[in-house]
Amino acid sequence: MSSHETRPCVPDLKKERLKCDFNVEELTNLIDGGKEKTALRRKLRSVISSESAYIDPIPPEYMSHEDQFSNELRKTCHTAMLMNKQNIDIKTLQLSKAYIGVLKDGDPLWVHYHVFIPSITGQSDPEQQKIWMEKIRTWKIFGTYAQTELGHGTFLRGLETTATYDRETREFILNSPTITATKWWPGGLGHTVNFAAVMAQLYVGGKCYGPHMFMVQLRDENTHESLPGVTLGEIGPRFGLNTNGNGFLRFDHYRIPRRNMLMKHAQVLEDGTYVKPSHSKLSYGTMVRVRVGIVRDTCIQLQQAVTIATRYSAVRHQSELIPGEPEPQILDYQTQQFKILPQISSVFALFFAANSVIDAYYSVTAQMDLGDMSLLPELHALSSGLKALSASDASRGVEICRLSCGGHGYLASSNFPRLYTQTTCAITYEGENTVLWLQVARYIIKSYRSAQNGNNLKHSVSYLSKQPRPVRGDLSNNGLLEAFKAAVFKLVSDTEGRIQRVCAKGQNYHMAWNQCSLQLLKCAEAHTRFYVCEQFVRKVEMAKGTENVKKILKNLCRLYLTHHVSVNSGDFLKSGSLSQNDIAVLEEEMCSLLEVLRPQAVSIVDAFDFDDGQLNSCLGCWDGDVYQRLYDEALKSPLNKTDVPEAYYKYLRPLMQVGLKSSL
Ligand SMILES: CCCCCCC/C=C/C(=O)SCCNC(=O)CCNC(=O)[C@H](O)C(C)(C)COP(=O)(O)OP(=O)(O)OC[C@H]1O[C@@H](n2cnc3c(N)ncnc32)[C@H](O)[C@@H]1OP(=O)(O)O
Ligand SMILES: Cc1cc2nc3c(=O)[nH]c(=O)nc-3n(C[C@H](O)[C@H](O)[C@H](O)COP(=O)(O)OP(=O)(O)OC[C@H]3O[C@@H](n4cnc5c(N)ncnc54)[C@H](O)[C@@H]3O)c2cc1C
Repeated sequence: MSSHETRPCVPDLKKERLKCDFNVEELTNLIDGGKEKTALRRKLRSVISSESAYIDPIPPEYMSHEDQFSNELRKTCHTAMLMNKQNIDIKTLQLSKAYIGVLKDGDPLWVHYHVFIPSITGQSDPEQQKIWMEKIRTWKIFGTYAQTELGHGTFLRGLETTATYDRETREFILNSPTITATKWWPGGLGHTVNFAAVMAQLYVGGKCYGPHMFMVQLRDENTHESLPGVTLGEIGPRFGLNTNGNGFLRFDHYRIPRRNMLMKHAQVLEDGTYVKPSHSKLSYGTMVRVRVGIVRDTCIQLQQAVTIATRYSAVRHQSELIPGEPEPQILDYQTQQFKILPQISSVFALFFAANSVIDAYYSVTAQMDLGDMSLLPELHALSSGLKALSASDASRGVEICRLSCGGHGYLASSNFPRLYTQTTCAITYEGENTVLWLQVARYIIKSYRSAQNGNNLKHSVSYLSKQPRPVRGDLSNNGLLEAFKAAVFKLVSDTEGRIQRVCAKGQNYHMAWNQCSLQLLKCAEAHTRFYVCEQFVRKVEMAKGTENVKKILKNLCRLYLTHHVSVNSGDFLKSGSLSQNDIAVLEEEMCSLLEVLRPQAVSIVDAFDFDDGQLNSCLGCWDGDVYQRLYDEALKSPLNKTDVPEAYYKYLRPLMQVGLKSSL
């Protein structure tokens, strides 16, 4: 039973928590990765919670753009000081979930910690690392990752910023030849960082060697003024993440030393000799790493959204389920359960997928450090697919959770607007989703063809070697995984067939690819969905713990499988892997799972273990006192400071005094 039960809450939530038939703490430990990690997270959280510096002077939505930025910069710098004082590694804090809720709408140093530093550690040689990491550790250097340009985001090979080697002075000259070459978007670039890892086209002796990364000082280390030859600024308000300090940057023949090229993989020697990397895409390594991290981040964002939606659905009463009876909790409506419970199952699916891709990342990079690049294409496809799937599932999930809260979900004080803008941007950054799906498709089609030519395939695509033959009527988890394989196989073989047919009609391959790209997207998503389902099934099979926690996991896993079969039923029917009757049976099972899981819903989201400060939502508080909170929050509006606002005297009263001359 939940250890939280004794804390006061409204009767509806108390009733829900009393229904709990599993050990909430055990589930919390599982999500944290063990008891010790839960303890560490809570310890960090208690350090954070007791800091008055994290209290916003007024709700940030009422602050100006400039004040919002300044307020968050104040908090993020305070964190660095605090962690330093407490001797805690800041990464430990950020990876532990304890930090959630401190920064409200972005973090001017997020890209520094999570993109810039990994670029230095992953792309520079040991000597460079030693110099730069020392300055990073002592807070002399704060940096960003400056890749995207006004005219070029997705297509890296099309970047316009140039880094031309001057053999005489042994320097690179960085230049932004056109307006479209302006770096645009890098987080913290506006006014926070003083350095950047800049992606630019390398030119040596008149020859272009493609995009490479350079360490570039942008601002004076003492005055913070931008250096001559560098033009910097902020790109203005955004859909969300308004305190990230996203900026622009232009170079005017700006010189940097030769050794400021990040030289772990490729080098330019003093005499201008170019030493190529052992794999042409190693300079894209930071993106692979960040994509892997996004799976976990979006999973946590969905956890927050579904916690709010579930608690609110237990507190909110509406309409009549049975005529004449009291208004039921909206969570009792099957349609409401269908909005919320699949999102809870999605959290667990993304959680297990995130863990598996993180493991894959570390094992593949360890092999790459030994010189074996053979697994990089598979890792690129896996990380691209999971980034795209997690970002789109979580964004859709957050929006469904918002809609499930009716009108109140539209209030800023529900925290859904921020959760949504923080999640949906992951569809765009680190590789726009469509573009990444097409990268996955490229890998799948290549693998399929390779198998047709009798070659062995890598583990994650090995099922594309030969037509899977699922056992008819086997609707067990393993049976459904076989059906998934068969459905993906059919999609892939049909798509490849179509590409070949278009080519046979005389179309060139690239145009044929474009003409089949809707189908290619389906292949990529179906393949990645299969991977997520398989991980879910295997991780639940292996899960240790009490029977009741295992039962929750099994039911959530089953809900995930049946839901995704139902959503994609056409693919299963077309491949013949499931019959219409199978689909009907599975859809009925999905409905009964909603009923089975409904009584445990509040306790499952309690296990995500967010405190009220983290959820920052009137609708999602532990005690469920939503109406009082909504009312109190509304009173904070500056418009409520006076009964009659200034604007009345300026605009409305003069209008009322003139009166309407024409008839309506
Ligand atoms: C508080 C919250 C804060 C939020 C902060 C957010 C921070 C965000 C930061 C950013 O967004 S940084 C900028 C990120 N930008 C991107 O991700 C750009 C996306 N574009 C690309 O990655 C590439 O341009 C491309 C789309 C992958 C295409 O690259 P390219 O044109 O060079 O390759 P192709 O010709 O398509 O393929 C060639 C070959 O290379 C393989 N490949 C591509 N990428 C990789 C990789 N990363 N690793 C390994 N291999 C890669 C590709 O699969 C092809 O292989 P083959 O099929 O030829 O074998
Ligand atoms: C919040 C946020 C933070 C960011 N932070 C950083 C940062 O720190 N550093 C940095 O360098 N960048 C950053 N970016 C930029 C980000 O990486 C790019 O926006 C992203 O890579 C997409 O590129 P784009 O904007 O040029 O989109 P585009 O590539 O122009 O995409 C526009 C449309 O074209 C489609 N499209 C493009 N190419 C193809 C194709 N080959 N096939 C089919 N369709 C295609 C896309 O699917 C999309 O629908 C950030 C962006 C955001 C939103």
